[in-house]
Formats: sequence, C-alpha cells, structure tokens
Amino acid sequence: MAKVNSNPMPTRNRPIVWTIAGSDSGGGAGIQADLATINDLDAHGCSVITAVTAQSSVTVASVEAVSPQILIAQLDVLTADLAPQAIKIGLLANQQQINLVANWLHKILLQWRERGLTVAVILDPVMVATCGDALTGSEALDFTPFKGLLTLITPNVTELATLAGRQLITPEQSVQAAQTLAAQLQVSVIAKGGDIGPNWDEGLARDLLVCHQVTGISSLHSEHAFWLTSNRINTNNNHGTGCTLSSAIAAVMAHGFVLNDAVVVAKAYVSQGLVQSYQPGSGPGCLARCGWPNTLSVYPFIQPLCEATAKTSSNNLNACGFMKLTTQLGVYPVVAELDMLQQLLKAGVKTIQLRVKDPADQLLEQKIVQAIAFGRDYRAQVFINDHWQLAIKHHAFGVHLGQEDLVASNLKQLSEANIALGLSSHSYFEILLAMQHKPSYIAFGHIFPTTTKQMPSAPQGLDKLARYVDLMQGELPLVAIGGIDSSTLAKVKKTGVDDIAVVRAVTEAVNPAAAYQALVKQWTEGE
Ligand SMILES: Cc1ncc(COP(=O)(O)OP(=O)(O)O)c(N)n1
Ligand SMILES: Cc1nc(C(=O)O)sc1CCOP(=O)(O)O
Ligand SMILES: [Mg+2]
Repeated sequence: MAKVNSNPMPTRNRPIVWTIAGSDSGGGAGIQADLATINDLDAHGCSVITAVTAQSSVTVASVEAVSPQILIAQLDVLTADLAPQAIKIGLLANQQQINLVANWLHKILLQWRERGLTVAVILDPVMVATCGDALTGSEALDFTPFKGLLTLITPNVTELATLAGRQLITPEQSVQAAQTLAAQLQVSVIAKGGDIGPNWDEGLARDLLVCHQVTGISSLHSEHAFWLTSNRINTNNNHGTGCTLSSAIAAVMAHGFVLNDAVVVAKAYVSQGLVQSYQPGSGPGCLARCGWPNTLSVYPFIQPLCEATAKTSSNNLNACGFMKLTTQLGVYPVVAELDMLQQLLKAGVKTIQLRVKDPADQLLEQKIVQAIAFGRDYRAQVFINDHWQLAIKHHAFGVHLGQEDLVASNLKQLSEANIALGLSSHSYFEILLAMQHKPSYIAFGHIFPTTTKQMPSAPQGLDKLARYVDLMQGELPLVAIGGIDSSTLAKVKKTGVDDIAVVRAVTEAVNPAAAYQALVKQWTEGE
C-alpha cells in the first residue's frame, strides 16, 4: 500500500513541463497519460499536439499528423508565456515533424542557455501502440537531427532494435545497442526491458540506464551504465507505460532532481501505477496515478553494469547488514583534529567523527588510534572517516564512507569486524545504492551551501530533504549534513530528519563545546 504523500508541492510553485506528443482518444497513453502523470507529480503540464489518433484500448483506427504550422504555433505560443523546466517528446508522426521539432529545439535551447536556463529534454521514440498497431507511417524515422539536443532517450527493446537497425535477442546485444545509441546521439539512454526476449529474466523488469555526461552528480556515476531492476508486475494493463515513464522523468527533472534520480523515481512511479492499474475497455488497461512514490519497496535495485558483467560476487554487498545504532546520533560533529575531538567528548558528545583528509599526514594512524581510545574512555561512538583498514586494525566503533570510497573498500571485512557503517548520499539514486549495503545510517547532503568541501552536486535544499525523509521513514537513521548551523537548524528539524552532522558550526565557533551544547539544546528542545 502506497504511503500518503505528506509533502505535497504548493500548487503555485509547480514547475512547468511540456509534452510534445500525440492525442490518444482512449485516454491511456499519449498526451492524456502525460498530462495526468505530470499533474500527479506536482507539476503543471502544457501540451503540444503532434497528431490526433482515433484509438481505443484494442485498436488504432487512424492517425492524422497536425500541420507544420499548428505544430510550430503551439511551440511558439508556449515559449512566450509558459517556458518549461523540462520537455517530454513522444509521438512524432513523420520525418518532417522530427526535423521541425529538432530545428526548433536547437534554436530555443541556445536562447534559453544564454538566459541561464537549463531545460531537460526527454525523447520517447514512440513508433507502435501497445495493441501492436503502428503510429507512424511506413517510412523509417531518422532521429539523428536530435543529436546533442536531448538529455535522455527512452526506447523499448523494439524501438532500440529499429534505431540500431538490427535484431536484439540477448541482453548483451541490447547493452551494446544502447551504448552505441548514447554515443551516436550524445544522449543518456534508458533501454526499457519491458519487451523481454527469450534470454531475459522473465520474473524481473530490467532497464538499462546508460549515462552520458550527466551533470550534477559524482563522476563515479556520470558516464556509467546501470541495470535498474524491479519485480515484474503481472498485468496486461500496460497501455501508456512508456509515455508515463518518460513524462514522469520530465516532471521529476523539472523539480530540480538530477537525471539518475528522475529515472529511479519514474520507474517507481510506473511500478506503483501498474500494481493499481485498471481496465476501462476490453484491451490492455491503464496505469493508476498514485502520486510521488515514497515507498522504498517500489524503487528499483541498482547494479552497475561493470559489476554485472564481471559476474563476481561483490565484496561490497552485505546480506546481513551493519550494526543497528542503539544511541541516537543527534547532533553529530565531524572534526579534523584530535584536541577538538577530545574537547567535544568532554562536553558530552556521544557520537563524533574523525575526518582527516590529508593523505600525507604522517600522524594519521596515531590520530586514529587515539580517537578510538578517546571513544572508549568517554563511552562515545567514534566514527573514522575514509580509513576503513585502519579502523578495522584498531577496532573502531564505526566508519564513514562516501560513494567513491565504497569502490575501494571491503564491506564484508568491515561487517565481519562488527564495525558500524555510515554512508554518504546526495540523491535518490545514491540513497538506493547506499541502502543496498544495509548500513547503520545514511548521511544526506549537502543541504545548504558549504565551504568545507567541494561538491559535484548542487545544494539539495529542504524540499528534497523532506522527500528523502518521507522515503526513509523507519528504515534507517537519516542524517542531514552541509551548511547546517543554529540559523538553519530549525528548518532542517521541521523536515523530520533523524539527525544532523555539522563541521563549521562547531569547529569554527569561538567556543566549540558551548556551540555544540547550544545546537543540542536547539535540536532537542526546538528552540
Ligand atoms: C556524516 C557525514 N556525512 C557525509 C560525509 C562525507 O563523506 P564523503 O562523501 O566520503 O566525503 P569526505 O568526508 O570523505 O570528504 C561525512 N564525512 N560525514
Ligand atoms: C564533509 C561533508 N560532506 C558533505 C556531503 O554532502 O556529503 S557536506 C560536508 C561538509 C559539511 O560541512 P559544514 O557543516 O561545515 O557545511
Ligand atoms: Mg570519504
């Protein structure tokens, strides 16, 4: 059962999303599905109709493309008044429409870029309706005019095969075709596994995400490929699934989420919509609209393609999970110096992190040994940042690792040493990756601008934090970090996040111990 969204977006703040697509008179797909999705995901939808279809759930009786004049008139009139944060492109009924929209996009994206506006463009290369009837003419469509203009293209296996110009039987062939398409069109690709072939796992719905120069995320993920796997939902009510996925991706990106996040949220949105789907006619029915997905179980499992291809059992998937924390983290200081660590322990700190970032620090091991000893003396949870091998060697209480650190670490060894684990995250995508390791807590940042560390991602802000809190409720402690101090603490607390981690708010205070105690008072008493 989906949770009720406790964080609806105020209507006046809704971002604008356009759908450039065909009308489905049956209401299950096309413009009708797109607008329902966009609205359901707290955005305002505008439509540019490319074609009118006479369509039911069992047949496409006819398709009539709109004229070039009315197509451009719709684009121009919206540009003047309702500029979008994201655009979804669905059915383009013929090559003329592809050329026209691509030309128009080329010019407008330049203009918007000059004004500092970034607009995500998601193309669903629709060719055939769910009932099997063609939506485009018999001519082969050439999408290369869109090269360099798109953020994401979302073909299913049949469309991918058409774009690749060859049959795709095995997952390996689809992977190669998706990677080739990404390079050819200079675009990220989600190759949807809905139309599975005989060599695919039929109990699962597996999509391949090929990232191409994705911005605002760690370089660890921005050029990589991932399998996104969900349980296959046993229903024939899948009319409009592709339209729903692509318009959901556009809507989520319009809210300022990075591409990888939009893809996993949209996939979860489709999964929950399929579970509650219904059949209004005698053919395949439609997805239900269940709002922003905030139940972890509907989100996909993420596996980097390189790990899947290596077929090795990863040292980094830990079936049992890490220690459950019995002492709440509360206000969690992160410090670079031992004397600061001791000073704060004396002031009553019960959880603290030693974060030494100088790899050439000659005293590193000594500092770690001493920090762990202080932790025992003061009965506090001392986490060691990054240096997991030294933490194991000297029996630390806990280790904190970032997503980049995970690549070089051995979580199996950490777990066998009974060491608590904190993992960093900066997006839905990274939260899901972190959750797969069953850590002791997940840190999420950076909430506000910070000077402590250079970040590849933008500050997350409170709206996103509230969405992550909604998702994580009751699963694991979620710790907010980045730019938190006495002036922002109350707003952070209001999101319902479990704990906060702070660097400068304590370490740069005239009296760090007093600053810590004041933050604790504010956090616990809400002052
Ligand atoms: C509580 C907490 N949250 C996040 C971080 C950042 O960890 P990481 O991403 O590995 O970056 P570095 O701290 O290593 O620069 C943290 N240390 N603690
Ligand atoms: C170390 C660190 N990690 C972050 C993340 O988002 O992963 S933000 C951050 C720095 C937090 O410092 P301050 O409290 O001084 O802003
Ligand atoms: Mg680190």
